[in-house]
Amino acid sequence: MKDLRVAAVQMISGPDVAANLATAGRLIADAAAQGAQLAALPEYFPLIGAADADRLAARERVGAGPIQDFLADAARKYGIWLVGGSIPTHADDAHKLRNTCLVFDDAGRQVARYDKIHLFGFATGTERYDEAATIEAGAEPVAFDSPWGRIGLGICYDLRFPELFRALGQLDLLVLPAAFTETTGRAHWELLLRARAVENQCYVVTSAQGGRHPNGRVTHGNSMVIDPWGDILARLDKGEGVAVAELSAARLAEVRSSLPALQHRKLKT
Ligand SMILES: O=C(O)CCC(=O)C(=O)O
Repeated sequence: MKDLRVAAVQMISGPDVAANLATAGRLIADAAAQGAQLAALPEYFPLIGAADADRLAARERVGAGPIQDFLADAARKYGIWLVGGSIPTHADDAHKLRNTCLVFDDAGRQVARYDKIHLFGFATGTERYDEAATIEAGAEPVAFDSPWGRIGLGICYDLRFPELFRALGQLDLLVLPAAFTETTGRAHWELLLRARAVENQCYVVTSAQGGRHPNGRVTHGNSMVIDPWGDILARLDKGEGVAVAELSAARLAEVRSSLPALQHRKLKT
């Protein structure tokens, strides 16, 4: 790995795609002004609307579309690698969407695509989420090479499934766009993020939605940058903003050599 300055972008997206893209653009500019070489946007950054139909209407085909143009242009304009949160893309099932994370390099070229594999389901007396009703699950774990090292991708609920990240082999950085609920986030978010960093001995950057959205949903925020020892290097609470931190190659090497747990694995499934 090489040293890398990263930015986790936090938003409170609403139903207006143009307004959300304008906010994302402003925050990416802020990240670049703070020297970030890679920035990550939150899950659903272009749109958190009132109805599922809104997301279906905003679907794009991977390779072309106004949200993808925005991401490619911003990456080029600021000379920054962009993990583009997630956007709604077309699925095999015409009535569903894929929740897709696209990554653009600093020349605006798409270099990776990950479709969220684990679909969130949660029901209590007061809250209900059933992503499988409208989202088609992806099937492929995804990691890609960057000038700074190997980067793995996951989206939100994927955080709960450690085998997804183990399937990616040795990662230097895991980037996880999210829109975690306030209820489950308060209980599990930091615990799970730090566990993924420690058990995979890699950096974790998570870019989340954080606040009360116009549709009434409340997301947990707490975008973070975490080091391979589990220490939190940068963190936001609620609200829009950018958390910037420096990822040190020397620190990563130190953690892996002092505690070579990945080399001590016995059950390699
Ligand atoms: O895993 C959780 O508790 C929250 C997941 C979530 O909100 C999502 O995947 O959108």
